[in-house]
Amino acid sequence: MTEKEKMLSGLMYQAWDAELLDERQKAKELCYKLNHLSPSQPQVRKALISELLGLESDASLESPFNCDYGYNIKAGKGFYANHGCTILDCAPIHIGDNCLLAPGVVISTAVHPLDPVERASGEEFAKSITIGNDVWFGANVTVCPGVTIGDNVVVGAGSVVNKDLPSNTVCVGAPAKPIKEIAPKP
Ligand SMILES: CC(=O)SCCNC(=O)CCNC(=O)[C@H](O)C(C)(C)COP(=O)(O)OP(=O)(O)OC[C@H]1O[C@@H](n2cnc3c(N)ncnc32)[C@H](O)[C@@H]1OP(=O)(O)O
Repeated sequence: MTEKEKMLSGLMYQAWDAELLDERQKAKELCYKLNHLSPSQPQVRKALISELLGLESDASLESPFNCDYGYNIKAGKGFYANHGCTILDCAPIHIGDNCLLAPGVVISTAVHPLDPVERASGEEFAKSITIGNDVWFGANVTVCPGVTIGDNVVVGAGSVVNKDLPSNTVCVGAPAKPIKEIAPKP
């Protein structure tokens, strides 16, 4: 098994592996180009976003936007990320349709070992994240590895999502918890 295959399978892998370093370098080059584009170049932006995500996409990513690989961000229609979002996509991140990220949102699949010797060795692993349709993250929300968020969920500004969140809810806090229900989409 290659280090990439281990990473995508949720197994411990070596992050400084040459193939992974090369792929991160390519994603960083694309993010750099995206982050230095003039707002008057929407067609170039659209092409760069599709190249970064590895598929034809209608996603809008405001600058600065940063991610590790790009191809693991599997966003549905109408995905919008406001300024300053970071997505550490070492494992797949499934995002439904019509999801909005406010400025400063961090979504991270990456996990480092708690043991300091193991951590310093470069070994790490990643847990996939699933986000439903019609989800809105307020400013500076952090989504931790491995969580599943249902459909039609609003997460309040500054919240930390470290456990699954149910559909049709407003959730706030660190850790984020449901505080009220929202009517399901008709
Ligand atoms: C693409 C873009 O998104 S750009 C726009 C960026 N905008 C933002 O980031 C704004 C995000 N909005 C919020 O965080 C809002 O507070 C919302 C959406 C969660 C408010 O939801 P509402 O259902 O209107 O909640 P409401 O204001 O009635 O508050 C309900 C309770 O939750 C608390 N609360 C609301 N937001 C938060 C929060 N972010 N963190 C902690 N507690 C919160 C309130 O203090 C209140 O508590 P109380 O009952 O003890 O007084």
